[in-house]
Amino acid sequence: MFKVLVMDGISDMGIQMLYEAPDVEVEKKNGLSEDELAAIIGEYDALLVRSATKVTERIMSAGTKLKVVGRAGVGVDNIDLEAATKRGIVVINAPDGNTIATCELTFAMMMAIARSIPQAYKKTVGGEWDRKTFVGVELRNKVLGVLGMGRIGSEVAKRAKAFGMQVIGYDPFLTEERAEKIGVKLGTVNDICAKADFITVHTPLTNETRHMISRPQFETMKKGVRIINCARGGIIDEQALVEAIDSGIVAGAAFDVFEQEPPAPDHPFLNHPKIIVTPHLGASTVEAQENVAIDVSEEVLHILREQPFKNAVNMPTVPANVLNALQPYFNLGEKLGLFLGQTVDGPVSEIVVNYAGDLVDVDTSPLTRHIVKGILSNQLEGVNIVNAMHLAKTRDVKVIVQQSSASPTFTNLVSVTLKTKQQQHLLAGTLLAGYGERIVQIDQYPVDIAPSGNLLLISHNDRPGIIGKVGTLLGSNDVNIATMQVGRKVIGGQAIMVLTTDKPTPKDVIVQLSQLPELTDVIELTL
Ligand SMILES: NC(=O)C1=CN([C@@H]2O[C@H](COP(=O)(O)OP(=O)(O)OC[C@H]3O[C@@H](n4cnc5c(N)ncnc54)[C@H](O)[C@@H]3O)[C@@H](O)[C@H]2O)C=CC1
Ligand SMILES: O=C(O)CCC(=O)C(=O)O
Repeated sequence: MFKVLVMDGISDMGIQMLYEAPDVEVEKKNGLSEDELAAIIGEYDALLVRSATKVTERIMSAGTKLKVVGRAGVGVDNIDLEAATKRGIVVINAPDGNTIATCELTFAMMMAIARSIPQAYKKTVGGEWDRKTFVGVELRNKVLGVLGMGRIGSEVAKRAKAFGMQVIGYDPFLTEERAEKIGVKLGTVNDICAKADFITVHTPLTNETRHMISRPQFETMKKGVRIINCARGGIIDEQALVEAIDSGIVAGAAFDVFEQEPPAPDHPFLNHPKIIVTPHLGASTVEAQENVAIDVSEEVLHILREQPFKNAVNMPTVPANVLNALQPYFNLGEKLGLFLGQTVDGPVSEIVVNYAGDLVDVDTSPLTRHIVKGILSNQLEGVNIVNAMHLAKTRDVKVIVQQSSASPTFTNLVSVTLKTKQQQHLLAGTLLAGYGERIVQIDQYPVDIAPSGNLLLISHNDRPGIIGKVGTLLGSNDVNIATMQVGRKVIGGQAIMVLTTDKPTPKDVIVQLSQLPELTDVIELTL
């Protein structure tokens, strides 16, 4: 039974599928301190949060059973991704569910500052009938600058067009073609500052975007510009904004997010007549909360049940067509890794993976993760496909991926060479139609082995009678041989024997085998 902890008031409707899952037990809690969460997180397999709960390094390390942290929303800045990756914890988000809600709040904010609605409301309910102070501006024919043209920025741009605005978009990933399709002009931050009547930001908060709008940008802005931030506090320099309003450059600002949330009671925005604020409500609609909770619950179930998943934030996204093409190879890749990892003693220094045949047409990096996971699992605990590449890097294991256009014998071929300071082994495997996964080469020897169960890998000199001696020794110790493969390059030269046995070979029998004079090496493998 998997235990899932749901925090931050995530929609009950949205997590219905978790309540209904027979293999899941759900607990809901709100407002736990870091100490309180750290004290209980060790019991749970999955943690679901919005933005209030900070999933810190401490929480991750206390979460000894934690397999997944689900963020019911877009931004994952409240989750320590590096700490998660190190521990092999998958972090997922729900990137699509709150796009419209946040876009609509942005528009509501834009219209509210264009017409000073909150300020006018406050006076009116206070008993004043002030029709002179609140003369607003129209949106029509105004220029809107959008910084960050992803999901939300693009939706804002679409709506702005419907209001008769001209839109200039800035985003390093926005191409001319896409800009044209959405009907926006491509511009730089400088263009936007110089031309825009309204500026809205829709980027994540990163080192690059922190204070991307600050004093130098305000100084070049058109007088009377209005600023909206429904993305993340810190993208716009709060102090510089207040100065720009007070000096008459900026006519008004609307903020849903703050550098520190909640803001301190004396925060300069809170009593400023030209700044309106909301308490991070971008995603707070019934629909968005249901959408993000559904999306994240679905993914959490996939991860707990070890089924394919998307939207992992600490792993590269794999498009569905690539995942479908690679899925059948994942087990083979892991088995090749497991096999090879058991053939060496010292620390692994290099892994060279070569993909041939059908596999050259796809991005094979997810398959490489499975191979590396298999190799490292022999030496390290807790390796999974999330942390495999990270663990390889932190242990100075070089992973080299190559492609050969064709395999002379097989339609697809995965060859892996594993190197330590002293040893080097090669293993190749394929997926054969009708036969499934096969190991087809060990070092220089062609073989045909199903990669599963208990195996004995024996190196020996090719002499008459050796197979009989090995068979007799195993038989007399009640180890039944299921299959046997012998590989050699030349008669009488070095050869290998691969046996599959119905049960593991006892240690003392391995010792007796190693003492047979014709055998040069005996390795027991479990796949
Ligand atoms: N107020 C709220 O409740 C909500 C806030 N958000 C915030 O809105 C942000 C945007 O959300 P989405 O549009 O869904 O994300 P997205 O990932 O679709 O779009 C973000 C865009 O920002 C662009 N970008 C990144 N660095 C940039 C830079 N230096 N300059 C210009 N553009 C840059 C990216 O290329 C991308 O196109 C999120 O990162 C999140 O922080 C999201 C949902 C709700
Ligand atoms: O969960 C929330 O309300 C915050 C939404 C948000 O900021 C996000 O999805 O990035």
